[in-house]
Amino acid sequence: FLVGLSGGIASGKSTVVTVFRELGCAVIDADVIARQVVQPRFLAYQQIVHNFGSEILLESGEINREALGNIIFSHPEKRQLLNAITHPKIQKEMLKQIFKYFVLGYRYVILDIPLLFETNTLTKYMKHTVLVYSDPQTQLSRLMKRNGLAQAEAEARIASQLPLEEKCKLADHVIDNSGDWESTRRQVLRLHSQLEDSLDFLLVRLVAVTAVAGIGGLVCFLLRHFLS
Ligand SMILES: Nc1ncnc2c1ncn2[C@@H]1O[C@H](COP(=O)(O)OP(=O)(O)OP(=O)(O)O)[C@@H](O)[C@H]1O
Repeated sequence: FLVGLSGGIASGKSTVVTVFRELGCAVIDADVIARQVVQPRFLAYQQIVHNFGSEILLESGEINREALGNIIFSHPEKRQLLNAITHPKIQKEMLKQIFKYFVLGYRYVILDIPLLFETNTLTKYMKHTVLVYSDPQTQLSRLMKRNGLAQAEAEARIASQLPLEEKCKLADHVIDNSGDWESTRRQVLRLHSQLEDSLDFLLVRLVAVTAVAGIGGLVCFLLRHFLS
């Protein structure tokens, strides 16, 4: 099943994802895929250059994400156009990766999606949603330190997002990352064992395992029959 994970700027998503990865969990990072699909060898790249012009390119030929970000920030119709180009490709790649993990037998797959709770079209596909929270003061000081920002600038970045308190109300699970690393790690371990032990889709899983075993048995039987 799918587990959607999100948070706010500098709330600790990467920190939490690192722990999940150490535990051997399957994690798909929507941000990484969004960057991959606009690489020069992909169709989305050509469509973006065709629609936005070559002035959004860096000298290396790659897309200047900051320049593109500035354009769509002030032109909502261009944001829609960019989303129409990139979203289907991002979703297709995510589906491919989900399928891969499904075949490999992972019980659940974490989708790390920055705007999960803002774009609530995605939450309906998630069996569980997780919010990585940190209290406002901790979030502000960690953001200022990590990005070397002045207080006003950091506050403006936090204010441009849906408040973490609001997202908490929308999430099934909240990991409070306001404390030290160890406290966060303990919460991730607890959530992981809860998800591993869950009986979600038990029937579907049993049917899938039985079907795979049945097909395997049939193939063995046929091979033995024809080779003997
Ligand atoms: N429990 C913690 N104790 C101390 N520092 C922490 C803790 N969790 C995260 N940090 C630090 O806070 C900063 C933000 O954390 P992190 O990068 O994990 O957040 P994020 O939600 O992934 O951020 P963004 O989405 O903005 O990239 C980092 O510099 C990280 O080292």
